[in-house]
Amino acid sequence: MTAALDHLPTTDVDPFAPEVLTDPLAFHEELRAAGPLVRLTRYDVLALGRYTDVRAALVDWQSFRSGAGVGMLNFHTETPWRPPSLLLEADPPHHDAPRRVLGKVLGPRALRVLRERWAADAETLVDEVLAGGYEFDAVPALTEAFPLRVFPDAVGLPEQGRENLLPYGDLLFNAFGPRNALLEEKLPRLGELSAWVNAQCAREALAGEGFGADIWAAADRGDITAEQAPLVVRSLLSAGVDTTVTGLAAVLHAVARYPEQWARLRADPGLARVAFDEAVRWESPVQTFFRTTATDTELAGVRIPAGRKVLMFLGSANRDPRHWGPGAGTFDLDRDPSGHVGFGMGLHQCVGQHVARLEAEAVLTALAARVATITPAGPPRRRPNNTMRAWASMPLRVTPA
Ligand code: HEM
Ligand SMILES: CCOc1cccc(C(=O)O)c1
Repeated sequence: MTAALDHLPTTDVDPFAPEVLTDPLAFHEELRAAGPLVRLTRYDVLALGRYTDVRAALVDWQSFRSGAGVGMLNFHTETPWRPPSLLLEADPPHHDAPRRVLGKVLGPRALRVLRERWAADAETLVDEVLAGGYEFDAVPALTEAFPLRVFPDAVGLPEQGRENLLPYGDLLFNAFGPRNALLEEKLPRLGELSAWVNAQCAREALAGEGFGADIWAAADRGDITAEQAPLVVRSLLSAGVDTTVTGLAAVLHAVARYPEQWARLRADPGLARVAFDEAVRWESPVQTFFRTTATDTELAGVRIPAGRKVLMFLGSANRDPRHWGPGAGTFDLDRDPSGHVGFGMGLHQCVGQHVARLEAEAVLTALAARVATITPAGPPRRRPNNTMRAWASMPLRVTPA
């Protein structure tokens, strides 16, 4: 029997309220307990909090589409604030060529070249940080410094203006949410940040080598058009920095909170990659994304009419005890985190996940060789964002190996 929307459980909690963004765990438990599909009365959107249902929506791109935007804004009825992404905010067939091109540019072969370079860059940075003392704020010192040191170079950006990347990402990830105070307070910089980012996507702005040049070379081959090339570069600048900054902070927060896991990782640095994926599951740097129903569709026994916005709580799914068991809320290197939805799942699954893993592996390996213990040196502070579970500050104390 298919239930209709008016019989759905509801909640009037605002998941985009700063206090809920800062600590969403209680809300996630309430959401999962209320049912597979819950109506958020404050925004009249439908919420998925359980692993099974979030995964089902992610892999069913035909029913749950991205082309109307993956934020609260419905591109079919409201004007996007920037030209839609050719990957994130596109469905097949339009999604296909840009995705194929970026998949190759960011693929394992391309990254083999970067592995040694980034490993050396991470060792240099960690040595610099430790030379300054064994107590530091890991957010500016490591989690922001490393991606900003390696990724813009890999894209082929000029040195000038790179300080725009984090505020642009912060604005963009806030813009997937409602037009609340968090977004309003960032809007004044929209014009200048967008102009800078768009200017970096032009062929002549980019170095002769790098991800940007590779994207323009794909256009020269006709794999994508010359009109598409700058938007594909824009995808890198949009998703490639704020995410890894937050992902690195997640894994450092995890190993500082669970010192026995850090000891495990030091004893076996080969655990670095699984440690990062377990941290992405545990913290879910990207907490939510929307979909829009394309037709009248059914999910979890509920009939959802066409045109409805469905909000997938990736962070809740990644801690759902129905899937992960009673220890879902702990960071545990014995767990196999594969199948987590921290990078999404299915057609739109993160095309940059290998880049993110490589950055994290470089930093964790450099730290494991140099640092015996990592412990909190004070309370960490969250940076509220409508989509990202980000950190403003993470004071750490380390002891040398
Ligand atoms: C810890 C780091 C990262 C996390 C947690 C993350 C998370 C995600 C998630 C959840 C999605 C799926 C979006 C959806 O289903 O609507 C996604 C897609 C995407 N990510 Fe990542 N990401 C990370 C790093 C990166 C990096 C480093 C890049 C670029 C170098 C990147 C580029 C993209 C792009 C372009 C898409 C859209 C793919 C498509 O729609 O086909 N991401 N990411
Ligand atoms: C991390 C999710 O992926 C994203 C996020 C923001 C922008 C884009 C893009 O394709 O412009 C992709």
